[in-house]
Amino acid sequence: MGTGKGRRARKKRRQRLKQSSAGALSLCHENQFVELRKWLHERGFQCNSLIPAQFSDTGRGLMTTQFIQAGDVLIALPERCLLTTATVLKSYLGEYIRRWKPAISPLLALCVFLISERHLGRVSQWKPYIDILPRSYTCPLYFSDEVVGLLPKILRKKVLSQRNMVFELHTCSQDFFKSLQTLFSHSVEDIFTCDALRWAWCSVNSRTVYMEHQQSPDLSTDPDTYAMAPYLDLLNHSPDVQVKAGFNQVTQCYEIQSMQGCKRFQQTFICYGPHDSQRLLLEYGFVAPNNPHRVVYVDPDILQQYFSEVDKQFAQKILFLKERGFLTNLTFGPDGPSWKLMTVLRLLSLKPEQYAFWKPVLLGATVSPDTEEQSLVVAWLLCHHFKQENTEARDKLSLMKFDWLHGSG
Ligand SMILES: C[S@@+](CC[C@H](N)C(=O)[O-])C[C@H]1O[C@@H](n2cnc3c(N)ncnc32)[C@H](O)[C@@H]1O
Repeated sequence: MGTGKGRRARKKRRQRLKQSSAGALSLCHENQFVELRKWLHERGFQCNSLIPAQFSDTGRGLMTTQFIQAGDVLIALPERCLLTTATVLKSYLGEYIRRWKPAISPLLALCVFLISERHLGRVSQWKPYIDILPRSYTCPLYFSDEVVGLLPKILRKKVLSQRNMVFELHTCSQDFFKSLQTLFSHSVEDIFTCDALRWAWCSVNSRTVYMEHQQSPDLSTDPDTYAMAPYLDLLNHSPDVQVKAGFNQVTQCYEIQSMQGCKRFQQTFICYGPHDSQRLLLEYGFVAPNNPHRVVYVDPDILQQYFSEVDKQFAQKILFLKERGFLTNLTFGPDGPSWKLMTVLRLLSLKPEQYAFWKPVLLGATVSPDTEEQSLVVAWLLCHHFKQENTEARDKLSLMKFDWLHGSG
């Protein structure tokens, strides 16, 4: 048996890391990660138990090189490695931000810094980090109109409003961008483009960790809770892992502690929150298989087609439900229709003479076998409708994908 110290043992270990049991390919030796780790090391970060790797199912992430016990700190990133609004205010942008009235938001400050550092390229002090940020994102902000048109109505509305928000932010920030012109030899119009802001916004939105900061008088009163955490932000999401995360005032590090532990040569995950699939797609650009929080949202507008023709009280019932907050978040989950959805369907199934039951139904009363049956039938029809809508959208997407791949799209 070898001692594990010879050349052969080292070669074997490298091979094992390159092609781990999880089917992952180590990215440790890629130049951009060598540079990033060197840069982080200079700032006091040491982490040998997690290395960057490419996974067949989730893409780039972090893999363990040793067994992690439950309760172990997975990663501890010193404050000097974090990119927060304090970093931005201390930088060459600080005096421009302080001078600007009305004060810009913490989010815009981070976005401007990212865009500016990306533009600085080789002379950027944050180059090793900027280099590992994705060049574009799979979030719906990057979807074409055609693809957005295939999304379920509720999600489509959210995507369009997100798009609008980023567009508005870009439009409203034009004068501030112009105020930065003296910092650049290129025109700021060509640097702070809408596309650049979309990239920076997605970088902040999908990669920051939650960290409360003292509100700066130089920024607007929007919550300042973002921290970009290089390397740590390579951790992918899994809905079933439990971690404790936060800034440790004693060690002055942002730490993630594993609650369940992790085997050697496995991908390490964290949980971004109990998000349903729409939220994951909207904010992070992916959906997790077997997500226990997955739901299908029911747009209340659709209910009309299952009731209104026969029910003269339909509009009144809808108003009654709306006023009591029963028309938001109607969902089908892994276990079927939610209690709220069934309550709505029950109420809409009541006959005109059952007016006295409107309030008891909202409190959970079942009225008659007929009402129960009618509401279950509608639930089934709704389910069928969503399945069909989903299949049609997927078929159209497959066709579009085929066209793109074969150059006719
Ligand atoms: C904080 S980053 C994690 C690292 C990222 N994979 C990378 O290559 O830089 C968040 C992004 O990772 C991807 N991601 C995270 N968890 C995932 C998962 N379970 N499956 C697929 N992609 C995931 C999504 O693109 C998400 O926006």
